[in-house]
Amino acid sequence: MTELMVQTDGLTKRYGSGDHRRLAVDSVSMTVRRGEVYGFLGPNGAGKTTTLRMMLGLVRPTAGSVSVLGRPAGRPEVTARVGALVEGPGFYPFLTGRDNLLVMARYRGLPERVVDAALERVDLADRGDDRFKSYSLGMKQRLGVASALMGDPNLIVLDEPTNGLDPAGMADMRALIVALARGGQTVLLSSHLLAEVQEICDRVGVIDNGRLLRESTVADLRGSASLRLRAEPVDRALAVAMRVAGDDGVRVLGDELVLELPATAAPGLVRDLVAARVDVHEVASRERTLEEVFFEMTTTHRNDETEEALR
Ligand SMILES: Nc1ncnc2c1ncn2[C@@H]1O[C@H](COP(=O)(O)OP(=O)(O)OP(=O)(O)O)[C@@H](O)[C@H]1O
Repeated sequence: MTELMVQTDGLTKRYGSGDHRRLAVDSVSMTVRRGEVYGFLGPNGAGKTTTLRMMLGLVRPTAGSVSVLGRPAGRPEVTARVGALVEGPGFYPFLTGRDNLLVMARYRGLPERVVDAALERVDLADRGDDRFKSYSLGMKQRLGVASALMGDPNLIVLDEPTNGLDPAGMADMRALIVALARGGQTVLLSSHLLAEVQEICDRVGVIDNGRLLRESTVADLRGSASLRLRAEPVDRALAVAMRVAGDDGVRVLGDELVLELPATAAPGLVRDLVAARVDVHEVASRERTLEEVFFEMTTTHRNDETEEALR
């Protein structure tokens, strides 16, 4: 089986027409590898759901391509091996959890025995005969995941699986996702919860305004410690920082400059700043959380005007 479970190339989706055209996904090229938990991370409206729907063959791309399990997305032979929970499945409120899954299993041509295995997997076996409408939000969400797990798919796609869950429900869902990956399944999940992604994902893709800003391992994304600098005048400090760290190695974050440099680079940097008659107020080395990285990325993205003003 292919090592690349998902591969998109220049994937683009434009909704609407005329003045109402909206570029929801803009030339996204990303890959999900076999056996990993891939976190698709982005704020509301970033384009996550649209991208996932294109991967599932539910939305037709405007441009670019997407292959899943080595085949074009949406082919029946692919769909049969992909389990998905995207924007909550429609369950019948008056049917039991088990009967809801039975309806889905029959529709998908799966044997009835997959239902109990899936209920077992999400820890709902003892509540399977209760009506869906009596379930708590966490149980409803778990039933949704159970529906995605039926038939042991190779790839499981979960759109914001912890949305609306309380902390205990979130922890249960995270444990379940990790267990799935340990069992050899590949999980692609979207989330805007950075701490969650940091905890359970092997690799992440960060999307904002329809564009994939970065794709890497969580460790690489957080990077080795960066240097944070507060110095004046800012324009001169920025010029020195860019000379030392490279044009792409410096970002403006509020009144700080963030340099992609290890702590060992601090003395040299300070010497250069002083030589350029820059007053150094603070230099600090720190490992960043994914949340900070994400915030920096998205604000840097939007802060082009700030950077422009500093040039
Ligand atoms: N069917 C549609 N018709 C028109 N615009 C759409 C449609 N679906 C999504 N959009 C727009 O495309 C953009 C991306 O939406 P999308 O739902 O993919 O983002 P998201 O990252 O999943 O956000 P959220 O976390 O809020 O679900 C948004 O601006 C949204 O309003």
